[in-house]
Amino acid sequence: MIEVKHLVKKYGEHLAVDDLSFTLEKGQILGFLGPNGAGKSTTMNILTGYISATEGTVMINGHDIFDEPEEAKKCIGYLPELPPLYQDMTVREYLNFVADIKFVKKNEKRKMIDRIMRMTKITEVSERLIKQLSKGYKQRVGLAQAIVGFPEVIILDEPTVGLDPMQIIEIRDLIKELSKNHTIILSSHILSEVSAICDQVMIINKGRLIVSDTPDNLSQHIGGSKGLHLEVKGEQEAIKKALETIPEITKLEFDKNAKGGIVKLSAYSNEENDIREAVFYALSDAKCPIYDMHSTKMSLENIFLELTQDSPKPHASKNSNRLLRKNKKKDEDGIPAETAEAMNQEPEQKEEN
Ligand SMILES: Nc1ncnc2c1ncn2[C@@H]1O[C@H](COP(=O)(O)OP(=O)(O)OP(=O)(O)O)[C@@H](O)[C@H]1O
Repeated sequence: MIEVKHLVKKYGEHLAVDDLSFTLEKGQILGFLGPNGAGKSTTMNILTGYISATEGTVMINGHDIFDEPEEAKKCIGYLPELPPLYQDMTVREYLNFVADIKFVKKNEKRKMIDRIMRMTKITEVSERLIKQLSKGYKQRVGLAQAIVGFPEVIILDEPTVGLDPMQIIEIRDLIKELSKNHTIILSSHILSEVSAICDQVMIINKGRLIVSDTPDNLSQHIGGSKGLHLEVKGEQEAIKKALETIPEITKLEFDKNAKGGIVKLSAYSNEENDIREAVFYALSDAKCPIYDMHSTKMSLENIFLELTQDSPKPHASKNSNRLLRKNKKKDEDGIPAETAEAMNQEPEQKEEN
């Protein structure tokens, strides 16, 4: 559906996108993640034909965006970082205008626009001027224009910026719904957002691909060790003694705040070892019943820090995360922790009319 090969973009001498390659199948949601200035918007602008590339190819649904821009663009709906809204039009007038430039058939137009307004929950403001809308509503109108014509590929640059938490959930649900029939690429600073809705995550830094994998695989592989959270009834000493008989356990961490005779702890092992059965039998022999046992994963936030603070030299292809860990080298241009923290902030809340 989308095939990007060796994409390079230079602004003068500045290399904004550096040899980026990836493919995306139909119906997938790809999360594009990276700190400020990583090259996300530049890549999206190239994918949508807004700007040219210095080198490389982009195929959208079999059409080369540079050689057959019209055909390729017909397959794309785009919500840029700053949606191009006509402030003096009403919402309905604007969506009508968008439908016209996307050559939506006249007899399908009204029904399609009504449906998209319901999907994006803007029906109640359909007759209002765009300039009078709050930021949250404007963002939803921007999303609505991207969906007009129901293109095969929908590209969304920071789609939940400016929305309140309730609207964020609604838009995420809508994006998931859209992925049943569309291929979606979205960029975000919000790590939790990406892990919640994307099938595939691509982390880029300084224009280069750092890693590309599923959110689950990223957590499991990059962590290097597996954690097991346990809640066990009994004395801490007895539990500790029982678990220390399991050679695969590399570390035990007890939660000091546990109360009521229930001990909470995390047991770590190497990635390849599944210790659940051994834990079950050891605690059963010690007559310490398990109340809860579940795997814990490294958060996407930690993964992001791990990968972008220490920029690895070679850019990685899918599933090459461990190689990256081995090749890690301290880079003085690494992303400061505060930047990554800031990336995990939910967007500002905006009150609707
Ligand atoms: N028109 C331009 N002329 C010169 N440099 C540019 C231009 N647009 C972007 N850049 C530079 O290219 C790099 C990538 O920018 P880009 O906007 O693609 O990053 P981004 O990942 O989308 O960042 P953000 O999350 O802050 O939007 C940055 O260093 C930026 O300053």
